[in-house]
Amino acid sequence: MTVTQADILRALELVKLPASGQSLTSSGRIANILVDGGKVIFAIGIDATEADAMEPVRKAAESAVSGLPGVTQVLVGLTADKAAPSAGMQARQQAHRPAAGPGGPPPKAAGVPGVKQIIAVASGKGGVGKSTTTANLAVALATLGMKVGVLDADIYGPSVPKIFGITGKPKLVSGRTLAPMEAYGLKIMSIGFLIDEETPMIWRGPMVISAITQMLREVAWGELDVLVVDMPPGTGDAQLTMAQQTPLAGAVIVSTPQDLALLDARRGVAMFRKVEVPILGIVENMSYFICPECGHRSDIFAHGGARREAERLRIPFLGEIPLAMQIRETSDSGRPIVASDPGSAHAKAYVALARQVQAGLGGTVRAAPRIVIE
Ligand SMILES: Nc1ncnc2c1ncn2[C@@H]1O[C@H](COP(=O)(O)OP(=O)(O)OP(=O)(O)O)[C@@H](O)[C@H]1O
Repeated sequence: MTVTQADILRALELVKLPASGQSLTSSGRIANILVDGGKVIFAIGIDATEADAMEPVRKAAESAVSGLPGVTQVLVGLTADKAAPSAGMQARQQAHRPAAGPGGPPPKAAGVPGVKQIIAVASGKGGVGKSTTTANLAVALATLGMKVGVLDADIYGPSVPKIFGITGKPKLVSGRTLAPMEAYGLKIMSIGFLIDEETPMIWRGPMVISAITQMLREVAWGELDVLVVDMPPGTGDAQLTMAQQTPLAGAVIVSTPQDLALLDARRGVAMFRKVEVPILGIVENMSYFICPECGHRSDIFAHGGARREAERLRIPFLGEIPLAMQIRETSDSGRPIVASDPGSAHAKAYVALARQVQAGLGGTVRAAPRIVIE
């Protein structure tokens, strides 16, 4: 027996909105119902500010539809797509205010118990080495004596499990709470464990809020000094909402030296400023090439662009990471270089980056100056 859209809407009549008591069906918030055999996927439209309040509604909708005959799997996402214009509007209003530094107003989203600070590693576009930087930065922070977790929130290409060589899935510890996976002394959770590989790309954006909320609140992180979040690349609505909904202490922007990547990095900086998340700084990845044979250094791209960009934007420059075969090989084979070859010059570059980030979190990096978003 195949479930129909009408069956689904009937089931959702029984789910009520907390504020108005109106049924979910009559609220007009249900969008894009997708039925694929026994699999049902749909979204509930919300304003970004309602994410926490609407999470119980999302769960109730999921369980109401799972009870229908013929349904084998239900995936419900909260989508802030409708809320994006208001987030943008708010951003425009804030654009002329001084951006918040580490001493500025606390982020709006609620903190995660046991987790002292959450930082985002972001990039204006894909493929610049954001996940490799996240992984090595996280291991490097741990070598500085911090208790570190990694949350892979890259909905479009979750690669953290691969970089850490993690196989298998996290186990439930109680109720809906998952135990994080562990590698190299870090606690690790990936959106790849929650979102089915078959989930169409178009669906992943709308699932961001519920997935990030789940990964922050329903994972037994324990006590952490810092949780490093590998953000989805780009500066679209999904990224903006995530930056707004995650209680971030700061953001690290990864860029390559090319002009185009720098332009994207600038957008990344502007996005975090819009939501008043302090920028810890920019890292230039694949900055120069080190020949694996002779160790000769070549500046294949006009290197140094990110440093100049950081100066221009008046944010800290966190350092240069070379384009090196060993970084790629270790990252692609599940042994980040800081863990597998800690004495190497490349590992030392990541440790230097980690020191800068740690200093930034400690409040020694000066507050970002007043900037006007173009
Ligand atoms: N400094 C580096 N030197 C050599 N190779 C690197 C370096 N940084 C990243 N890479 C390689 O570049 C590729 C892309 O890196 P990574 O997956 O970290 O990028 P990303 O920005 O997270 O990509 P996406 O946004 O698509 O997830 C990988 O094969 C990785 O091993």
